[in-house]
Amino acid sequence: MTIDLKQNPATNPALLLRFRDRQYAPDMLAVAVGKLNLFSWIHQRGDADTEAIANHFSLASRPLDVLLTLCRASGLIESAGDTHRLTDLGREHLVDTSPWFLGPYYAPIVDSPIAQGCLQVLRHDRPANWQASEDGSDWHTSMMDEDFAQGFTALMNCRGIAMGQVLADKLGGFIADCNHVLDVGGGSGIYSSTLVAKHDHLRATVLEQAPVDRLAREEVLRHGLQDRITVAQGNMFTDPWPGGADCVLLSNVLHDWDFPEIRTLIQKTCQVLPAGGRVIIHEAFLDDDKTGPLAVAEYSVLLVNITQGKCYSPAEYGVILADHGFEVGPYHDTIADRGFITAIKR
Ligand SMILES: C[S@@+](CC[C@H](N)C(=O)[O-])C[C@H]1O[C@@H](n2cnc3c(N)ncnc32)[C@H](O)[C@@H]1O
Repeated sequence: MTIDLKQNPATNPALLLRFRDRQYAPDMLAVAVGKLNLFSWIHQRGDADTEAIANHFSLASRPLDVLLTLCRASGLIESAGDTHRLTDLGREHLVDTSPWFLGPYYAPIVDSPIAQGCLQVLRHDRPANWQASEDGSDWHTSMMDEDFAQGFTALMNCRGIAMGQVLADKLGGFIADCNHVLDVGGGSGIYSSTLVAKHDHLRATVLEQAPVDRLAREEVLRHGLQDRITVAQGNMFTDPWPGGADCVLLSNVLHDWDFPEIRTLIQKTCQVLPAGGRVIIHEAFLDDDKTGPLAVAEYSVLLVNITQGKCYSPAEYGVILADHGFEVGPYHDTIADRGFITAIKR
């Protein structure tokens, strides 16, 4: 089937993506209530800072941040800096001495496989089985397996068509003077495809690891864009990036990683770009104060379980970009709880 990449859908698929993206969030909350009794503990103290929670419950900082963000976005806690206290909702319904305590309501899922994975990741920062491929490999390793990579690339490709079309529309002015986009960790290359389909002056290179690079080549061919998009095989962390680009696209890539890897990728972005070169970070962003959006806080629970990352805010990326000499632009929404930030190399 040929797809007209210039033709956007008339409807917004946000709800359909949310059903899937929130899959891990209820079980994470069940763990907080039924395994940790976190809310009763905070209530007894009046408030608690992040470090105290981490120490008392032996929780790792990346998943704890995701859990606290979920609680804040759900209206269960309020945070002043690093200090957290319960809201009325949290106090009335999640404290075990309250007449309206709803702990037993979550009991049926507190030992579900997903809840067990959440507890593992909270305690050890890595679940025992990342619920990726059946051999128990993590998602990152699974992506090097032919069958798993094919299925997951198809998943990302189908959501990327509408998202990529809206991204291409909204980026118009920002990429008007760019000639060549380097799409790092580009998956099927769908974002390169939607960008070049809507912007006649653009070319793109997709940088991907095996076997996804082959899938990307097939997909680019399917869209008939092989004269304008090339696919380079390489490891984005350890190999030099293809030169010649004046714009780097990091779409749904940084949120797979923790801060050290994000810094590495931003540093490599800086190295490959000329002065005036542009970078686009496209994914699901939290608000800068991490009070929402709820859909993104829920999605972050999925990411913390299956990848080495989580959802970040524009401010968190902004600090890293500024450290590497980029002038950082504002955040823009696209579609289905996703959006992008841009930056220009000084
Ligand atoms: C979540 S997907 C995003 C794909 C696409 N950019 C999108 O927005 O749908 C992350 C991609 O990063 C790729 N990736 C992960 N580690 C990589 C590495 N070390 N070198 C190159 N690509 C890598 C994966 O193969 C995967 O396709």
